[in-house]
Amino acid sequence: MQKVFENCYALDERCYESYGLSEDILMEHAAAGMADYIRKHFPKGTSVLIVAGTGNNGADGIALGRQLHGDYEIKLHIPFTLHSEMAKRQFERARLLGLKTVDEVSQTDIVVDALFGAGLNRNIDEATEHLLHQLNAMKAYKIACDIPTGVGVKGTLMPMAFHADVTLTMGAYKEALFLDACKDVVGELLRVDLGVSSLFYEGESHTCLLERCDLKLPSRREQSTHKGSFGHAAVFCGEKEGAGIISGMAAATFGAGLTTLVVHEKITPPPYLMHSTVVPDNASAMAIGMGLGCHFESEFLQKYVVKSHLPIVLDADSFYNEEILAVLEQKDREIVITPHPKEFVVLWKVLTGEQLTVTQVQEKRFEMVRKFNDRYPHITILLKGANTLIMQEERLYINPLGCSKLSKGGSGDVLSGLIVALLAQGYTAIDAAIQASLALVIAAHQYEGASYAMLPTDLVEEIGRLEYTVKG
Ligand SMILES: NC(=O)C1=CN([C@@H]2O[C@H](COP(=O)(O)OP(=O)(O)OC[C@H]3O[C@@H](n4cnc5c(N)ncnc54)[C@H](O)[C@@H]3O)[C@@H](O)[C@H]2O)[C@H](O)CC1
Repeated sequence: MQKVFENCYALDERCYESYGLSEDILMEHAAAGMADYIRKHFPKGTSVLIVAGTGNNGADGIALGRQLHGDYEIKLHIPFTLHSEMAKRQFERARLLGLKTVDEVSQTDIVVDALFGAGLNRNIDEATEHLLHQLNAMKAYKIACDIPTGVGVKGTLMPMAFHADVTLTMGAYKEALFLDACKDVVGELLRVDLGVSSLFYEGESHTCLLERCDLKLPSRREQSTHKGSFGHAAVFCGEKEGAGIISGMAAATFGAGLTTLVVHEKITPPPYLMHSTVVPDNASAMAIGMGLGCHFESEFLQKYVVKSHLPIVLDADSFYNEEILAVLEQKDREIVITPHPKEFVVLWKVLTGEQLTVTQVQEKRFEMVRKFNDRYPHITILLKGANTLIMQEERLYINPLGCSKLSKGGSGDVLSGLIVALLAQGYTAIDAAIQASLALVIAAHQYEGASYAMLPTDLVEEIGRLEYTVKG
């Protein structure tokens, strides 16, 4: 798990004040990090266009040019007048070394975007937009210095952003890099140390980035066990029964000792799933909402859902049902809610009366999850998206490993099944949400069929193989 920060200015300051490092030292390491990357991946003589802006992001780029000059064919383009003292100082150093600037951009093997980084706090002008258009159109390997130009400090993506193959971010990860809209412009994301280990550079953060290695699969190490040792998941199955069945399959596959579909009518689930018209007495967790519609009557929901204290996952149609949403007020219950942005809009309107659009939620995903958490800190919210956000109490976790294979009906049903399986096995709500979300995306990556072909049932199969693949 890595730490994530809203911005790194305070962390830079601490390096100056507490460790006696200067801005110059930090910048030299920023440039060296980029130079190392280029030296490692491209042979000497490769042509590199560095487009440097007016501030310290530009200064990083100019310092990079100096470090590579002589070994690589450097074309340094500085389109606007330099403003920051460091940019001017770096330019003077580059000049003394004989590094010349070019007036126009031309085709090179590599393009480094050092126009704007963490300081981009307003929309870019037409000249910059035009330049970015030119850079994006080039058939070059594209490296963004710190943050691709066009990703604003709050994570808003401007209409013409630099599309990086790799972003080399300085010091620590920034939240802006993990907004859904930025996923396709950031490319691969790597962090560069700035002269001290991240252990010293980073301070406290309540925001964490999940990694593959954080996945901990349900344990079956103990052998003196029986089906009752691994909990009983009750999955409500409604109007679109397929959703509940998929969810139940995922729950059973992810280790629930027993899984029962709670149904009204006779259905034909796979033989390993039980079905019942009530929540079984020995159920240890429940999930509701997947394909639910208006299937169950009020009295039934009151008795089996609202008055129950079992750990619960609320998904999909739950957010349209104010009766079920009463569960949110229960402070003595493990609760996970799993809205996608459109469902979040509905939920937020019910809870606050404020009508947002999906675009607004997407533009401020971090802010909205935190606002929800302010009101309901005891609930684990998992906001689905390209980068899933999970929050409970004050801790926010980003799962950046999602992929478009998952953009298909049924993936969410699998997720709710995985979560309820873990809740049934005794996980806390936050652990269940984190681990299920990791398992889902890692299983999706593992699927070897065409990227567009993965079915929810394939995903369930991959879940069943995770133990072998994550070990290897
Ligand atoms: N501080 C350090 O020790 C280190 C910084 N690193 C790098 O520095 C940048 C951040 O630099 P900064 O000068 O603060 O910001 P930018 O270069 O991104 O922007 C410059 C400047 O531009 C102005 N501005 C903002 N938006 C616009 C706009 N749309 N049009 C025109 N001008 C705009 C604003 O005033 C900004 O201040 C960081 O990303 C790192 O790359 C080192 O890496 C580490 C040491």
